[in-house]
Amino acid sequence: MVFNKLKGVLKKFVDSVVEVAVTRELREEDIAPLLDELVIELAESDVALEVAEEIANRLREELIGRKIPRFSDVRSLVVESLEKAIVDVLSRGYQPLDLIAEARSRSPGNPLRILFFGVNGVGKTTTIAKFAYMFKQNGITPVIAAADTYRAGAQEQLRRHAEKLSVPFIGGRYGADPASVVYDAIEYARARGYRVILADTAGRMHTDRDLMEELRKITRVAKPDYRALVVDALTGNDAVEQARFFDEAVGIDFIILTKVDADVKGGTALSVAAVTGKPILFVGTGQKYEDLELFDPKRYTEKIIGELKQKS
Ligand SMILES: Nc1nc2c(ncn2[C@@H]2O[C@H](COP(=O)(O)OP(=O)(O)OP(=O)(O)O)[C@@H](O)[C@H]2O)c(=O)[nH]1
Repeated sequence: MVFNKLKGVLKKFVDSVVEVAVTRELREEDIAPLLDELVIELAESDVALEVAEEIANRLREELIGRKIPRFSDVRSLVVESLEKAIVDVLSRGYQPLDLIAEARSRSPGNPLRILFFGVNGVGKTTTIAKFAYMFKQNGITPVIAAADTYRAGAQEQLRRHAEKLSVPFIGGRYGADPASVVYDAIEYARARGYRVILADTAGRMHTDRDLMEELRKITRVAKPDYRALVVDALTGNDAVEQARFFDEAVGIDFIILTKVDADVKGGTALSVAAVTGKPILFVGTGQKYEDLELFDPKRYTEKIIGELKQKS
């Protein structure tokens, strides 16, 4: 089940605090060991260590020394403190963005350009198709550009999505200059009045120096409005490392976190948001075109601790 590990860790923490709160005061000697344990277990749930420690520190400040008034509920107090800490972590760098409104406001000669970055296998191709679907659902037909010219498979996969979605597709010969593919797509969109370009980029080994150069070149040529990074919720701290790499290479504007529907651990969103300071704006929640949701820190927190609130 989704986020089960993280949910279990947080539930155990709340239950343990309630158990030690018999004196109606949250004493340091009782709470400190629980916080230490919480840090370790959060780390095992894909929460980066520094983020786990930050959450524990926030709880320490909120809880230790706290006297519980006679009729108030310890459980609610702890759950509320947790909620605040998680919302804060997920909100770091967060700014909602209305891509549909932005695309609509564009003049046809000046299409909105979104470049997608990410390591192979994270769900980048599927995500681009989901974006195309989202724009189409809102009456805007985008152009898809496949600039990963060294992988025939990647081009073919995108071409098939473009066909299914009835959107124009611009690809390149095998090994063609990826930047020139994006350039062609921009020219194509300009000439025919399309308002949005969704461009794929190569994602082989994220430690590859040549790749960094290639991505920088594409970015210089395309002058994107947004540089979107796709990361996979199932990869935990690797997702954080990838975000660091791509941010250094090209600068990242926002992040799309995929496969949250299959994420048992649950901590990657917290790590990525807090460590990189880049906003997660979308989450992938399945394999179908409609399985793309706007990310909202409060709603995401609710997914994590909603059940704890019900019990309080
Ligand atoms: N459950 C789930 N699966 C997803 C999601 N996004 C993508 N996938 C699946 O992840 C797998 C990889 O997705 P692709 O879109 O091919 O990934 P890619 O990053 O383009 O990978 P390469 O083509 O290898 O570069 C596919 O089986 C997708 O259906 C998601 O949000 N949830």
